[in-house]
Amino acid sequence: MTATLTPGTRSGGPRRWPLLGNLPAFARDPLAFFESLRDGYGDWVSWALGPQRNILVSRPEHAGELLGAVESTFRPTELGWAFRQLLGNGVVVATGDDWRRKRALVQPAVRPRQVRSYAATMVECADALAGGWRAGQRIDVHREMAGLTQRIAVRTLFGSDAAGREAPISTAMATAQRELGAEFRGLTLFLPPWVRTPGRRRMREAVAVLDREIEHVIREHEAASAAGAERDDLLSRLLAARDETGGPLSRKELRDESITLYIGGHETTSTTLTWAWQLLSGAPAARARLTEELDRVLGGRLPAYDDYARLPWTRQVVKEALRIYPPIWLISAVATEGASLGGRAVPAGTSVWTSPWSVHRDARWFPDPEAFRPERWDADAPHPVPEHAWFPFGGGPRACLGARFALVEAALVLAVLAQRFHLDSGSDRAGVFPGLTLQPTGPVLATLRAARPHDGGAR
Ligand code: HEM
Repeated sequence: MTATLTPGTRSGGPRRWPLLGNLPAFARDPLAFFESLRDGYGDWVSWALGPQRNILVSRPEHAGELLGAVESTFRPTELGWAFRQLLGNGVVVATGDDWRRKRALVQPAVRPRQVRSYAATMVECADALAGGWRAGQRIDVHREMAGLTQRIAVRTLFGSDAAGREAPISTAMATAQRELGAEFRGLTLFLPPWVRTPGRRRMREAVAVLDREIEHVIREHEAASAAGAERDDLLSRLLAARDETGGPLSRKELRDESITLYIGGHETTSTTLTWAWQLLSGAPAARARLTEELDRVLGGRLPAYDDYARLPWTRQVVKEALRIYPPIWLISAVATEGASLGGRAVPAGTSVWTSPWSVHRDARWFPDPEAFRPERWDADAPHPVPEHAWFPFGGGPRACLGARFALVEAALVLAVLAQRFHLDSGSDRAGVFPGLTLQPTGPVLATLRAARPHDGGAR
């Protein structure tokens, strides 16, 4: 392209292409683009995506203020065709009063007290996975973690007796999630709903399977509930939920929220685990401290929910993995009339973006930011982390509903597997691909080594 670049706005920013703005650099490598904006132009940068005016904020307090103002002076960024097709009008897609009602109905199902009852399923699934592993075996860590979190998602959502429906549900969810990611990063995001593409056809087919399967599971749950059976899966809690007028979620709403919880929780948690294993593989001292903690606290038994509080180092490993590889690497919201941020007015219609990736990798808040150091999170660490500098779960009124669920799942899965195996990636390191979540660019290969060399991974 030979078109002349025009300077950024008066508040400073990168030069823009006519019509495209900064789309080429953003599309090529959004992670590097955000870091270059922060390093080259400061904490408040104007840039453009085609005709759309954007601001990137990189200070933790601005990120916190932005997230806190969503649903008041900012509104959530509109999600495209694929999101609405798959998630319907579930809590991630809904806005305003509709969102408030749904959030209030879904929240009780993922409270810490409820997460306690899902912990046994998490541990059981991880234990079954470890039972099939052998020392010396070569595995694709990402694939293993995706399979494991899929099983956990289906069983915690629909109950252990839904295991028979796991295959069609998981396959359709995986297809839908892939197409969602492709639409999110591709030009299809800007296509009107009536345009048909092969990806959209695959999405429609996957959604049809999900609608059929979930309808069946909901009917089974309704029948069990009518017969007075007590169940403690997520869907049963959603079925029992009542809004302030005493009304339940409709069948369509139950379908939307079930898919939302699955999509919101599965890939985010599986990639967190994948990255945690890769980081641990390159950090023998952190790994040794993990093995020591697990041996001391668990003494070879399986963990339970209450152990989550007793395993601070395991929790810090998860927290540090989420810092270096935040699965949701980008959050944005659109200014409504009268919006301001950091004391500056933001014109209505402007999209304000913040990136957990670039804030988490900023040396001002995290010295030597690319180093994996779970000890940063020690209570007496020398560099306290500023508020909002770590925000993998977003913040404010639309903060992640499943944060507790995800943190407990990641820690318990690590605790079960790391007691028995060390996942040795050698010198291989997967690169990052910023899709819908922060994915590895390819397989993450590792050789299984017994955590205690004399027992071959047995428990
Ligand atoms: C490590 C795992 C996870 C990460 C990093 C993560 C991250 C996030 C983030 C950043 C948001 C806010 C997005 C925004 O403001 O635009 C969010 C929202 C949400 N997450 Fe998670 N999430 C994780 C796991 C889960 C799990 C396990 C569930 C369900 C069990 C879940 C359910 C949701 C829901 C329902 C919302 C929408 C909340 C609303 O809009 O009111 N997430 N998540």
